[in-house]
Amino acid sequence: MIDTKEMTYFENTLLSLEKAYKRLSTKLTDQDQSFKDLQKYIIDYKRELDKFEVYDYQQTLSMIDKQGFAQAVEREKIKKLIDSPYFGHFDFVYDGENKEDVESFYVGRFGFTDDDGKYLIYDWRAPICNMYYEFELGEGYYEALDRRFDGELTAKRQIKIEKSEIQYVLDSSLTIQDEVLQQTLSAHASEKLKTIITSIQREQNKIVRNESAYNVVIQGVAGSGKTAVALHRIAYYLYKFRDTLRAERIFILSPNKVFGDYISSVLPELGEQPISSFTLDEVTGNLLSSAVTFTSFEQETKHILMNSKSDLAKRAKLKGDFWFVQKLQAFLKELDNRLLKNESISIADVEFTSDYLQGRFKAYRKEPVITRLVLMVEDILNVLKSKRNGEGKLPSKNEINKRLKKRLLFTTPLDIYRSFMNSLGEDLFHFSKKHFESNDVYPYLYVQGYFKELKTYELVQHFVLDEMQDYTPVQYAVLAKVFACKRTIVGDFSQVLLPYETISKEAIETIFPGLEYVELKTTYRSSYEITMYAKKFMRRGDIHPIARHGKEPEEIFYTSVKQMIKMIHENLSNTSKTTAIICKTEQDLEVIKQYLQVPFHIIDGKTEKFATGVLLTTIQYAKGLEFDTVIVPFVDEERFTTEFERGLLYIATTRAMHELTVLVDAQKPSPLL
Ligand SMILES: Nc1ncnc2c1ncn2[C@@H]1O[C@H](COP(=O)(O)OP(=O)(O)OP(=O)(O)O)[C@@H](O)[C@H]1O
Repeated sequence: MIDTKEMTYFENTLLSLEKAYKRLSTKLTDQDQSFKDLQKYIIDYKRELDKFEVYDYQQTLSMIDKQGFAQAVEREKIKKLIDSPYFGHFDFVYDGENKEDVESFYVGRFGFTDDDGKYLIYDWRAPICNMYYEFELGEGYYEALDRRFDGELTAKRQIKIEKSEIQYVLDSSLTIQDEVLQQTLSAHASEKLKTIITSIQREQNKIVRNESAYNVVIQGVAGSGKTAVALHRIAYYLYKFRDTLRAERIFILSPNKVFGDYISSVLPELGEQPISSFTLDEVTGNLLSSAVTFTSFEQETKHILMNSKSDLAKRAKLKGDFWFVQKLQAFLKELDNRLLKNESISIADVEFTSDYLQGRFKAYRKEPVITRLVLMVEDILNVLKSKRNGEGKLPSKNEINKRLKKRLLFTTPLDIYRSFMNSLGEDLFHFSKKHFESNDVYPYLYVQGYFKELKTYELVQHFVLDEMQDYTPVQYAVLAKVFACKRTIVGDFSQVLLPYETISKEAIETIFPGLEYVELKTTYRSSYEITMYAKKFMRRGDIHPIARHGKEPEEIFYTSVKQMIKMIHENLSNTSKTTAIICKTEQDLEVIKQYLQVPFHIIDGKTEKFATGVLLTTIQYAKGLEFDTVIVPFVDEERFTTEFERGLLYIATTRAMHELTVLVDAQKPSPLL
């Protein structure tokens, strides 16, 4: 039974929303007509109008167009609010006021005020709404306009409204846990990651609203909402800093295209502009000169996953180690002492001693080598000017620069990189026909940044990186230079895709000094049973399940590939939901693909859109995604034995929301089970 006060508020809000919708629609129709009339007028009187008049009219057209666009966006938001105006309600009494002066606040996807300017709905990101996510009944406070407002929360309710009808109102004396969360989590997998504003949990809310940290690193177990939190944090920032932050200046680095598509609708759902996401290979293509080519990071990862003992895997492992970037940094630091040869130069009859030149070269050590030379040219010219008292012709900047360059021990970043690799004493650098292996690209770019400028993404205001555990320290060292802005970095050290340690907490803290490191330990994706099963594959840390119960995961034994394929089909016939068959490698995928007799989609490097239904994929591409049901085939001794392979099983099994089947080779079962 919904109380009358709640019902009256709802009806009044709905009326106000509908009124606002009608008003905006009328305005838009009128504007549309004015636009067309003016356009027609310009065409009809083209010959009589002078160019200034045409210019003025065009300006007016563009203004009407812009206003129309803003109003159409506003109307779209109101339409969404009419469907579901708010999801939360709380009552608050400010300290020093009487209980009768209690004020009610309604929390919704967007804010809305009535004709008198009264807030009927508060945007979930408004400062006051922090209390909805943060506090239980009792004392509470919020901060706004640099002030803190204390008081008491006397009521808190969760309200579900769909298609302009109240479904239920729940008094919650606890946090926003329970019912709403349970309901949300029991839903089926969808093609896109959904917003979680109705049930953001306290520890997630803290990250979303954290404004102080320049670099935030979120380490969260599988399914803890890291990606969702990172995107809601962006939505929060776009709201809070709307005068200075622009959606097109936010950069998301995502593991692959399909993941980018999967997360693409969260921000538009929250009323913000979509944000493009890019893969590391796209960034590399932009940073590296077009005169060279490179093996993509994605291809190399695929190769290493299939051949973890290959020489290429060994080279990549070495360069993925924190030790490697430290060694490279030390090499470059030491190179500063010898890169400029110890020779004096005589320019326009003035002698510049080796000590002087070395001193200047080192004074500018924070700059790339090429910039240092430019600055030294200025110094040299100043000395020449003072010594020559303005008499005689001075050499040009270009000439002096050339003479300095001739004294460099290495004249290209490639020579420096080659020399560094030689110093390691092994055959670790494979560069032929101007082609880099992926494992050399970022070390090389690091050296390039030392020698000459690196391209930077100066316009980017906020950098978001997902799946942090898949990038190496040297990649981070370059990305830190290239994206010198606020950063939100999320991932899970237990979900490493490569068969060696890439980034560690220690390394990331060294590369991004002063970062704020937060951990999320509760998983929301998988049922209690699946989480408890997947826990045994976790390589470090702990994972807390949510109390949503479901079917026990099944380990089914097969004696032949034929039988295994039959089992897959049996599983598929039992479900109409989104089911992913997640293979370890592409070779396994190819085997299953041959025999699969139901319609299915493949998710691989070429996939641009995430689909539902039966999906066939590999662990590499299933990362970050979720499915109602997961089938993990070929779980045998050959494929899943090492600690690294344990981690792969953790990634695969934690993709499942409701059901999980692990197909085990009866003759040689994986010892990890
Ligand atoms: N507070 C919440 N309320 C409702 N659903 C939530 C909440 N937090 C997370 N979820 C849901 O949990 C699922 C996992 O979220 P998400 O993909 O962001 O997790 P993740 O930590 O990035 O996972 P992984 O590392 O395994 O890829 C999603 O379906 C998301 O909507």
